Amino acid sequence: MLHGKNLIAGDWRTGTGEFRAHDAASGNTIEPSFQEASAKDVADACAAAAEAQRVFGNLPRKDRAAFLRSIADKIDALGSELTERAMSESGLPEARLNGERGRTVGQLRLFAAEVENGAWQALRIDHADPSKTPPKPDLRLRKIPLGPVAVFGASNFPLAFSVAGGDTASALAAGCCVVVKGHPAHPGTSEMVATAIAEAVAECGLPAGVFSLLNGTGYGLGEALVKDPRIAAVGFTGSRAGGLALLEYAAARAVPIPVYAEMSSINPVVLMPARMESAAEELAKAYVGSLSLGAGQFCTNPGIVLAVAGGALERFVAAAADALTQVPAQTMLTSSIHGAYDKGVQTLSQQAGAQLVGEGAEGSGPCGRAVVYTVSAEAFRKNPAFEQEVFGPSSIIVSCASLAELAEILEAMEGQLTTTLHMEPADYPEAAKLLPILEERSGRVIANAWPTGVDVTHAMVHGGPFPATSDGRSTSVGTLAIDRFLRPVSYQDMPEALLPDSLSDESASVLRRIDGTFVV
Ligand SMILES: NC(=O)C1=CN([C@@H]2O[C@H](COP(=O)(O)OP(=O)(O)OC[C@H]3O[C@@H](n4cnc5c(N)ncnc54)[C@H](OP(=O)(O)O)[C@@H]3O)[C@@H](O)[C@H]2O)C=CC1
Ligand SMILES: O=C(O)CCC(=O)C(=O)O
Repeated sequence: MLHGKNLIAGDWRTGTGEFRAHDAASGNTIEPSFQEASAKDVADACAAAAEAQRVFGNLPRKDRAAFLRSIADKIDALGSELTERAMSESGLPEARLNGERGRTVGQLRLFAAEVENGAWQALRIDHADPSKTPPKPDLRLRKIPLGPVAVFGASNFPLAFSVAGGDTASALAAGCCVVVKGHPAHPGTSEMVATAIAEAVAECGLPAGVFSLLNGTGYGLGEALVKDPRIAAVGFTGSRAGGLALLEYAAARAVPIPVYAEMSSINPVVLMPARMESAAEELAKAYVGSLSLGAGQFCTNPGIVLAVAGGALERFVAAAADALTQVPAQTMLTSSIHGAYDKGVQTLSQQAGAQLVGEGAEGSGPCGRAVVYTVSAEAFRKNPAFEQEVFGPSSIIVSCASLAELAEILEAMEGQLTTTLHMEPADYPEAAKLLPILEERSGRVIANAWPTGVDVTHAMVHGGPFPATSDGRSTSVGTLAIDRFLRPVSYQDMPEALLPDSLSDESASVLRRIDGTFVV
């Protein structure tokens, strides 16, 4: 039974105003009404997080891992009610949401194992050498949690990038307390997941301030959260405008803090000539599948395809047009995201040189209609509008005169989450020339697959240079995401009795770098 309250350090509190969730497909409001968190709620949640931080940040690794596993178990135990609520609030289908739930709990359990492993502490010991001139001190380094983290739930992944999503899982794994600003499109889903986390906090005997959830519909709430002096870092997935606003709030603070914002990306896909010659039709079918997956509401959507003009590209375009006719209209996450999509497509259609390739079925209500345009490289280069992310099932095929022109386009592009090469061995010499550009432009370079779908593993990078993210040195998916919420501390000539256990000479269970050599 949902109650619509905000969770402030274990207390479910009534707020100041009310808002309601909408069923994404019908647009009708759904029960119950949700409370808008007040300025006092923000301050109290942050104060409780700061108070809990020292205890939580110094928890033995096995206890923090047990906490993450307990959250996963309790999300599993929410059963089909969680999926049903998320389906109504997001319009996403059951299979997708069940998959997303699996990803969410799998991610929490992966971070639990990572916490236990301990390698994330980046332990280093440089022993003293008094014979050196000047004498070399004893130095011991470990990474410690940054402090309480503000997490903004994303609209497009109501589970895996929301209340207990990747930002929360990695912040908790790092030992940071978390205050979530829930996305107003799915407050019921958020409340259910927050209940699971609060139960895990209680079951593990942790201070209640380890986790809070604040609901609201205005920018004031997010602004107050980012500006609260007790918040030490921010995790965000959403629009470029939203991410930039949070960066401004963070920079304007008396003590500026890092904001890890994942924002906009159009994920260029390069179709190399030999591969196109042998598989244009197959590639086109897979392309349309990827761009229309989940109504295109992925930041990894293949928004731009680049290829050399000619017969193979003509075959690709024809096959893409054909595949588009099979794409049903799909409910989008919110009416405003649907409105922004329609407006974006209209703007695209009006740009000089944009030619319609084909469209999917037209739906009624807030449905996204898949659409692909083609444009010459010359027209593309003249007009920055073609490079704007249109969030939804749309994409552009850029026809280039040569691979040299294609490379020039890539060189001029903004930072991306992903870049992709479709190729076969005959393409490798030319692909090798493009690779340095792709590495510079993106966080993940993909061979012979499509960018949608991000595996949650140790070697995943879901990041990239601005504007894909606000900090291209980081990833928001995979175990390396923990690093965003840690900072190194070095202890010089510290008596053994005062050193953290992990840095004593005897402690041997964790990978450490001792006098420059890696030792387990
Ligand atoms: N690239 C990507 O991965 C994604 C891109 N988008 C893009 O974002 C558009 C809107 O979708 P949405 O998911 O709501 O993303 P937004 O970026 O608009 O909002 C995400 C969260 O940030 C908050 N927020 C946004 N702007 C500010 C601000 N200036 N100050 C304080 N808080 C702020 C919102 O609060 P509140 O809603 O309460 O006002 C919400 O909680 C989409 O149409 C799409 O273009 C969306 C999802 C993913
Ligand atoms: O493709 C995915 O699995 C994740 C994409 C993502 O981060 C997003 O759409 O916001």
